[in-house]
Amino acid sequence: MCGSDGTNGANGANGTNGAANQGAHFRSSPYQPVGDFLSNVNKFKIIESTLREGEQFANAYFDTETKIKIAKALDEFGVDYIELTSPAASEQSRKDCEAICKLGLKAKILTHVRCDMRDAKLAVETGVDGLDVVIGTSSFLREHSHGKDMAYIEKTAIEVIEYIKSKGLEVRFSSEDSFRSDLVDLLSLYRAVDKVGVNRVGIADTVGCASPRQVYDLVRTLRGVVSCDIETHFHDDTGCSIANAFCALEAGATHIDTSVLGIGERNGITPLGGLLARMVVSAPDYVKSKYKLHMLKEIEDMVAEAVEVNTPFNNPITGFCAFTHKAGIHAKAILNNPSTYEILNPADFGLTRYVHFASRLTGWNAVKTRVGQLGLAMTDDQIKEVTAKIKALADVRPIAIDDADSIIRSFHLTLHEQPAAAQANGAPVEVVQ
Ligand SMILES: CC(=O)SCCNC(=O)CCNC(=O)[C@H](O)C(C)(C)COP(=O)(O)OP(=O)(O)OC[C@H]1O[C@@H](n2cnc3c(N)ncnc32)[C@H](O)[C@@H]1OP(=O)(O)O
Ligand SMILES: O=C(O)CCC(=O)C(=O)O
Ligand SMILES: [Zn+2]
Repeated sequence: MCGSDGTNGANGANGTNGAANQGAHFRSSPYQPVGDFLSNVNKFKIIESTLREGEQFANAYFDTETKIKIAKALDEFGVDYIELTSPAASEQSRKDCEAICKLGLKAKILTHVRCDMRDAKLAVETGVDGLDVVIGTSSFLREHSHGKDMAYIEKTAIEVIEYIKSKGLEVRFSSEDSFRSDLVDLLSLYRAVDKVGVNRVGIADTVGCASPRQVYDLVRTLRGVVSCDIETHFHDDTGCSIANAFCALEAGATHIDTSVLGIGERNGITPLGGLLARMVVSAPDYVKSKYKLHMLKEIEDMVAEAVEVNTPFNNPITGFCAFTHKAGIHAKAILNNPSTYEILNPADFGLTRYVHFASRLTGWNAVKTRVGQLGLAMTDDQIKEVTAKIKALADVRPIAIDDADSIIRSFHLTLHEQPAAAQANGAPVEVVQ
C-alpha cells in the first residue's frame, strides 16, 4: 500500500482550499522493495543525532533545557537511539549527557567519542547505554587529522571496544571518511572489530562524496564480511543523503543516522523527516506503526526555532507547499482522487492538502470547489465564465485568495441582479450559506 488513505483538509490558512476526498483509490506501490534478502527497508533503526551531529551545525547552541526538550520529543516520536555530543567536548556537555541519561527515556542514549581510551573512560561514567566510537581511516584524515596508521587504529580500536564492552555497554566502531578510505584497509579493520564483538560497525560519508550506487556496493560488500549490525551516516554536500540512506538499507545496513531538518556540519546529514518520507512509501506499515508521524512538524518547528532557521519551502512533508496543488490539470485530478498527484498522504502527518485556485494556472474544476466552499450555486458554464475572470486579473498581477473570492462573489451577485435573464438561462437558485 502506498501513499495515503485520501482524507481531505479543511480550508487553508495559506489561502487555498481543501481537496475533496472523492473516491480515493490507492493501488499498491510500484516502489516496494522487491524481496531482496539483504534489504532492511522494512526493519531499519534510527540513530537520531540532532543532539550530536546537529550541535555541529553552524547556528546550533542547545542549552540543557532545549536538549532535554528535544530528547523527550524524539523519544516520544519513536526513534531507537539518541546520540549526544561527546562528554569530552566540555564540562557542560558532560553534565547534559548525564542529565539526559537520567530522564529514563525509552530510546537508548549514546554518546559519540574519538577512538581514544580517555574519551571512552569519561563517557562510560555518564550513564549512557552505549558509545559510538569513531576514527578517520582515509589518508586525508590519517595524515592531517590524527596522524595514526592503520595498525595503530586497529590496535586502539580493539582496546577501546573491549574496554567499553567490559563495562556492559553497547559499542559501535565507525571509520570516518569511509568512502575515501582504502577498501582493503577498511574491510580488514571492520573484520577485526567484528571478531572482538563490536555491536555495530559504521560507515560514514563524512564529506558527502558517495553516490547511491557506491553506497550499495560498499554496504553489500561489508555485509558479507561482518556479522554485526551496520550503521550508516551520510552528509548531504552533493544532495544524496536520503538516497544514500535508502540504498544502504537495501544493501543490508541496519541503522541510519539522522538529524532533525538534517542539521549538522556544513549543510548537514540525512534529515529525519526526509528519510521518513522515503521510507513511508517503501515500508508504510513498519513506519506508520513505529513512529508518531504526526509529531514531525512540531519537532521540526522546535529545532528550527532552537537553531534560528526556517523550514525550507521544499522540505519533504513539512515544506509550506508540500501538499499544495496549483496547476488546473493537477487540481482536477487531485479533487477526484488525491493519489493521482500525491505519493504521501498529508493526513498521515496530521497535515492538510490544499488546492490553489488564485492564479492564472487554475481551472474551472478548482474554482468549482471554491464556489461550493463559499456556499454559492452556479452552473458549470457560469463557473467557467468566472474562472476566465480570475485568470484575466491573474494575468495582470499576482492575486490573493481574497481577490479570487471577491471575483467569485461579485460575479455571483451579478447573476442575481438579473434574475429573469438568469432563470431564462437555467441558473440555479443560490444555496443557503
Ligand atoms: C566527522 C565528525 O563529525 S567527528 C565528531 C566531531 N566532534 C567533535 O569534534 C566534538 C567536539 N570537539 C571538541 O570539543 C574538541 O575537538 C575535542 C575536545 C574533541 C578535542 O579538543 P582538542 O584536544 O583541543 O583538540 P583539537 O580539537 O584541536 O584537535 C583534535 C584532536 O583529536 C585528535 N583526533 C581527531 N580524531 C580522532 C579520533 N577519531 N580518535 C582519536 N583522536 C582523534 C587529533 O589528532 C587532535 O589531537 P592533538 O591534540 O594531538 O592535535
Ligand atoms: O561516527 C560516525 O559514524 C560519523 C561521524 C561523522 O559525523 C562523520 O563522519 O561525518
Ligand atoms: Zn557527520
